[in-house]
Amino acid sequence: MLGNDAIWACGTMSGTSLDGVDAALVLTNGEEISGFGEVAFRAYSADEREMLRAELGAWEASEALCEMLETAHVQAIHGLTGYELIGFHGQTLAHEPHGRGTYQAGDGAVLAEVLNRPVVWDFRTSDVKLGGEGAPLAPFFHHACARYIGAQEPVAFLNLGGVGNITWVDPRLRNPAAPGALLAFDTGPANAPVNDLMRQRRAQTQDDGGRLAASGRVAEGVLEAFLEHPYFYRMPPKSLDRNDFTSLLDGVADLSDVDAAATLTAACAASVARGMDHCPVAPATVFVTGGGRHNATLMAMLAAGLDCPVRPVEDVDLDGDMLEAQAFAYLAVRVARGLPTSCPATTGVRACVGGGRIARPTPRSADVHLA
Ligand SMILES: Nc1ncnc2c1ncn2[C@@H]1O[C@H](COP(=O)(O)OP(=O)(O)OP(=O)(O)O)[C@@H](O)[C@H]1O
Ligand SMILES: CC(=O)N[C@H]1[C@@H]2OC[C@@H](O2)[C@@H](O)[C@@H]1O[C@H](C)C(=O)O
Repeated sequence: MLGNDAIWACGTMSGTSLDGVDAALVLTNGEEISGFGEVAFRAYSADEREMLRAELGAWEASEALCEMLETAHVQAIHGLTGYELIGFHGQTLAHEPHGRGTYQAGDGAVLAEVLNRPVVWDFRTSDVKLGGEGAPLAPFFHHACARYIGAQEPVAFLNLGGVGNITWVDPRLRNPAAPGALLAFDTGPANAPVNDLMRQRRAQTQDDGGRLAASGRVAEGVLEAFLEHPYFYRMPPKSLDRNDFTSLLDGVADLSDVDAAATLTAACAASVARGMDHCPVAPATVFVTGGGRHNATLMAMLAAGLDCPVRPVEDVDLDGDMLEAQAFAYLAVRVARGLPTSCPATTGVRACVGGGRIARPTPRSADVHLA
């Protein structure tokens, strides 16, 4: 087990939007963040993205997909130097915490061998086994971020990837597992429906800048029907699978491209606004991270729909493209130190749990010291 000193750890994330692998270094002892380091991004090719898409929902990835994922991760991490430990999230293919469980494809033991470093992986399974949602897991890291930026009152971190998730943090409580320090949950679909629309109708991967949505009209009836989904009546903690809201796309089938884009974008903003009702007190600021913060139409809808300031995390010198990868670097150090990575307020797990398995590389002959 590690001591109390901060070490450099490398975290990786391959998220629900299927755009590529993020990798980032964090200097931490698993409690405080001491600094952020190098970052890297390795995009998936169109063929690789199709391979991933074809196996969404699978409970066991094909060998070809695992190999592709592991290779892409090695390539993402390859240029980074000076780290001692890796946090490997893998690619979520299926997530049914109250059914069959949760599955992230990719084998940490392979990365450990190839990169010759210990790898913490399979972060979500033990949380689910103890009755938790297995997601979101970034909240303990968000708590450390709130303290790192010197927040003195409750704030929230809103991650807008394929799916949206929010963490409400009270940084005055030093222990993230203390009752009242955190509340976290997935807010609803974020960019995934707009991406799917753009792919189907325009052969594009995203609504760049939110420009298409900006010129459309929101179909209020579709929005109201969307907000009737039982997910919004569930109390947090709660989590989603990427494809839990596929009926949303059916709802906009008869709309023009611009109106459909506007309506799907508004659905993301409205689901966040619904989620804010669960916060114990209104946060002083909602800091937005993830690709959705690049969508000006979505950011404007959030600013109009929430009762508190909405700012990108760059305003407090954090990197909104890398926060999730950094989270898994931070969580890896927590696992290596035997600290919990989730608690009842973040995933609904019955007790604090340290998720994650550790794969160690086989000692190389040069590392073996003969007596
Ligand atoms: N310039 C942009 N304009 C509009 N949308 C953008 C822009 N850049 C990124 N996005 C959106 O953000 C998405 C990527 O976000 P991000 O990388 O945070 O997702 P992810 O980490 O894969 O997902 P998750 O957090 O759900 O696992 C893109 O697929 C796109 O929808
Ligand atoms: C099961 C799974 O992989 N969930 C992801 C997904 O992407 C966003 C949202 O849904 C969040 O719950 C989670 O990722 C982030 C990194 C988390 O665990 O905090």
